[in-house]
This record gives sequence, structure tokens and C-alpha cells, in this order.
Amino acid sequence: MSWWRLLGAVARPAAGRLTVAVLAGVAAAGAGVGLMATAAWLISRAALHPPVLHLMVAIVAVRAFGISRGVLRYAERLIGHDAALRVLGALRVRLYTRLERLAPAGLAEYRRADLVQRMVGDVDAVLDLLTRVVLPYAVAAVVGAGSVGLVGFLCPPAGVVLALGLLGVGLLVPLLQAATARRADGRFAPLRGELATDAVDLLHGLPDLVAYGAADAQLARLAATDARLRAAQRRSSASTGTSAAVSALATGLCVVAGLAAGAVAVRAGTLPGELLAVVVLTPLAVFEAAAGLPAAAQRYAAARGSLRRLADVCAAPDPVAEPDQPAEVPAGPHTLRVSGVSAAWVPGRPVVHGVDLELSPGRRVALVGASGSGKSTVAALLVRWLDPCAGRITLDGVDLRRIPGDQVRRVVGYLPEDAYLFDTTIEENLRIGRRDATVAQLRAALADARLLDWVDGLPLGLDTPVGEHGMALSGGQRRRLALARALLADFSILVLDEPTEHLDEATAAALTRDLLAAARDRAVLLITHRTDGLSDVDEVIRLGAVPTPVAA
Ligand SMILES: Nc1ncnc2c1ncn2[C@@H]1O[C@H](COP(=O)(O)OP(=O)(O)OP(=O)(O)O)[C@@H](O)[C@H]1O
Repeated sequence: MSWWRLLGAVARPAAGRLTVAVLAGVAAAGAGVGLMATAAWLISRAALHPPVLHLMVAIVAVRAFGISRGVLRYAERLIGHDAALRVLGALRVRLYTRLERLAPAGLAEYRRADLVQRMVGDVDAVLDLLTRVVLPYAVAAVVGAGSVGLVGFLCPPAGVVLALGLLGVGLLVPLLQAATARRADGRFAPLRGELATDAVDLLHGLPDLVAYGAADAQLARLAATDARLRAAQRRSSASTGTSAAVSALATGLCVVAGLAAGAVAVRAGTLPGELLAVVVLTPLAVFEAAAGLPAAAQRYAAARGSLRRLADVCAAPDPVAEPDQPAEVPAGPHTLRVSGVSAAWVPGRPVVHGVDLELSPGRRVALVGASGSGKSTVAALLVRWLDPCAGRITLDGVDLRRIPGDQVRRVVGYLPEDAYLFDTTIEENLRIGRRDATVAQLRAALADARLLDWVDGLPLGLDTPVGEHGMALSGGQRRRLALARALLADFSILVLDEPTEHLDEATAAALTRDLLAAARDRAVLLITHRTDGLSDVDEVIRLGAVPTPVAA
């Protein structure tokens, strides 16, 4: 998807508001030009001492233009920002929805900090694009054309001078600026993404970097990226400064040239003397409206770089293809059957081969194997984050490829090894599983995960904050809380990925026992490194080996 298509798609619902903002901007700038023209005429005319009644219309017009200019400018800002913020919101939702669809397999090539930079900084660039590029250019184009018409009507040569000056400031200077600074402006967004990634890497890895004495090298890398960003900013600022100077010069030249053309016209008798000031001073107000155009052109280049990065994410291919004609998820109880399945993250390089397993209500299956043997890949297949490259997975006889991923994930719940706990209360973390759960249901899930006594003993109970990444809890408590959340969501089939990783033997054995008991009549696939303590499961499947029935 190209960046302008993306912008068009998210901006369409706000097109009406944007148009009103442009109209208010045109009216405000028009009032500015009208104020200057009327005031110029009024001063010239007043110098001839006419009866004051002859000046009344102009006096009232000056007042009306002066007051309405401020009011209209306020309206333009208000409506323009309202429209742009709506577009921003729509773009953020679109990007988030896309990330949701891509995660996790489709995001492998992106760094997290860079994605955050895209979500925040690059999306914000759209605000700049609409309020500081589109609006000023639209307003300057309309007001410029109108003013050239007015001045040209009074004194054609002065109109030509004004038209040339406006073309110079609005088109020529931005084009020259783009030629000198386009590369620098377009590099801002990627360089900011790189800088964010380096900074987050440094912060996360700081203890290891300090322990190995490698912090200086990482800092040097960060400094080098920062230096490249500063160099780009310096180049861009130099070109902005030059453009501002050239624009000011062009404005001055236009006024002088307009004065010369007007004076010639007055001498030739084609322009009444009191209109000379109108011809000379009106361009000042028009150039005020056009003065921001070179900076707008620069912002355009930077915003285009940001939008391209967003369009890249939106155009990234889906890791799994959603069905054209989706099948209904059959009513429970559910049975998931995996037959001769192979899977690859990279096409042509399968990492699991010929896996068979069945998860029917109440059945517990353990999936064991060495690190890297593909256990988590099997989990990804079951929740349809990945489709098999050979073999078949069915849910109650329906091929999983025919069921939309979201619906599969309503039946099959995945509890990853590092289930994320949000930096909020125990209750809010549980409610991710089921938003509308009653307190009794929350307590029941905690009881099933053997966490209720501990929560009841806390001074704040369910309102206890868990800290960033659940750091205020022990490793075992974190996993039990994540399990309670999964139980609350009431999936028919639960895939538990290394739930006892990094726990001591006794805690791990107790947790495994508890979670298998808590799953009750649900089907459970327990992925684990540990081969001991699996006496409670019905079958142990060793990846790459023949399945070993443990109990009937
Ligand atoms: N999102 C991904 N993109 C690309 N390759 C991946 C992805 N996830 C896993 N792999 C690759 O698939 C292979 C199997 O990895 P997987 O995580 O399934 O193994 P595992 O048995 O769960 O390992 P561990 O026990 O260490 O967690 C590895 O070679 C890994 O590099």
C-alpha cells in the first residue's frame, strides 16, 4: 500500500471537517488581505481630507476584517486540529489492528522500539502533514489567486509581479529546498526509529553490558546514530534558514517592484493615486499567508518518510491467510486433531515434521523435546498464528484454515512462558481474560490457580498493583495469575507453554499438578522441558519421536 492511499483511507471520514477548516483558513487569510487593502485605501483617502461620511464604509470594513480575522483563524485552528486528531486516531487504530493481525510471526523482522516509534512518532507526523502542510498550502493557493486577481485588476504589471513572487515563495523555494534537504528530511523517521531501538537495547541490556565491560561500545553506537540524526537535522535546518531568508528577500523585492509598477501606472493615469497604497501593501498580507510554505514543504518530506514507514507495516503480508468463506466454529465440546503436520516459519525450511496429536475434552497431553525442537511452533499452529506447510489440523472435523484466526483463539487459549502482566492491579490483569467477569468469577479463577488465599491476605486484595511486568510478584505468583486469567477466559482447549520454566523443582511440580487440576474438563496441551512429574498426563509426545502413551 502506498503512503498516500493509506492517508486517503484514514482521512476520508474527516474530509468534511478538513474542508471546513480550509474554508475558515481562506476566510481568515482573506480577511487579513482585506484588512490591509482597506486600511491602505483608508489612509491614502483620509490624507485627502474627504467628508468623514465618505470613509465610514471603509472604517466599518477595517473593523469587521480585523475582528473576523482573529475569530476565523481560531475556527481554522480548532476545526483543523479536531479533524487532524480524528485522522490520527483512525490511523493509530488501523496500525494497531494491523499489528494484531501480524503478531507474532509477521513481526519477526521489526524491532519493538522501532514499532513503538512508528506507533507514536510516525503517526504524530500526520498531524503536522494536515495542519502545517495541507491547510497552509490550500489556504495560500486560494488567497494567493484571489489577491493576484485583485492587484492585477487594479494594476496588471503589479499583479504579474505578485504572481511571480508567490510562485517563487510557494513553489520555487520549496523545490530548491527539497532538492538540497530531501534526503535529510526523509531520513528523520528511520533514524529516530534506529535511535529508539539502540536506546531500548542499551537500557534492557545494561546489567549485561556493564558486567562484560561492553557498555562503551553500545554507547558509541548510540552516539553514532545520534550524530547521524543531528547531521540530518543540521542540514535540514540550514536549508530552512536559507529558504526563510530567500522568502523574505522575495517579499521585499515584490513590494519594491509593485511600488515601481504602481508609480508608473499612477503617472500614466491608469491607477488612481489613493489605490497605489493598496497595490503596494496588499502583497505584504498575502506573503504573510505564504511565508510558512517553505517550512511546510520541509515538513511534507519528513511526514512522507513517516507515512511510508506506516504504509510498510500495513502492506506487510499476513502470516496466515484468512478464509474467503469462513466456516462456523462448531458448538462445543471441542476436539482438536493434528495429523501429520509439518510447519515452517521461513518457507521451505520446516522446523517441525509429521506431528500427530489429539486434544479432546478432559485429555491432557504433554509435548516435550529439546530446546529448538519446535514445541512453541506447534503451539503457534494450534492458535493459528501459523498454518501447516503439510498435514492437517481440524477443530471438530473442520479444517482450521477455514476458521478465522480470532475465532480459533476463542476456543484455543495460549498461555505463553512469559505471559505479559500489565502494570496495573491484580483485578485489571484478570479482567483481560473476561471483561465482564463478576467478582465471584474472579475469585473462583484465583482459587483454581491456588492464588486466592494469597490475594485475600494482601492489604489491597484484588486492587493490589502487580508492578511493571508483574515485578512485585514472585515468578510462581506471576504464572499462577496468568493461569487464573486463562481459566477466567474459559477456553475449551488450553495450551500451556513452559508454565514452570525457571521455577524450583518443588514449586514446578506443585504448579503442574494445580494447573492440570484447575483445567478440569478442558483439553490441555502442556509444553515443557521437564520429563519428570508428568504422571498426571494421558500422553507424552516427544517431538521427533514416536508418541508414548502414559495412561489410558
Ligand atoms: N517467529 C519465528 N520466526 C522465525 N523462526 C522462528 C520463530 N519462532 C521460532 N522459530 C524457529 O523455529 C525453531 C523452533 O523454535 P521453537 O520456539 O518452536 O522451539 P522450542 O522447542 O519451543 O524451543 P524452546 O524450548 O527453547 O522454547 C527454532 O529454530 C526457531 O529459531
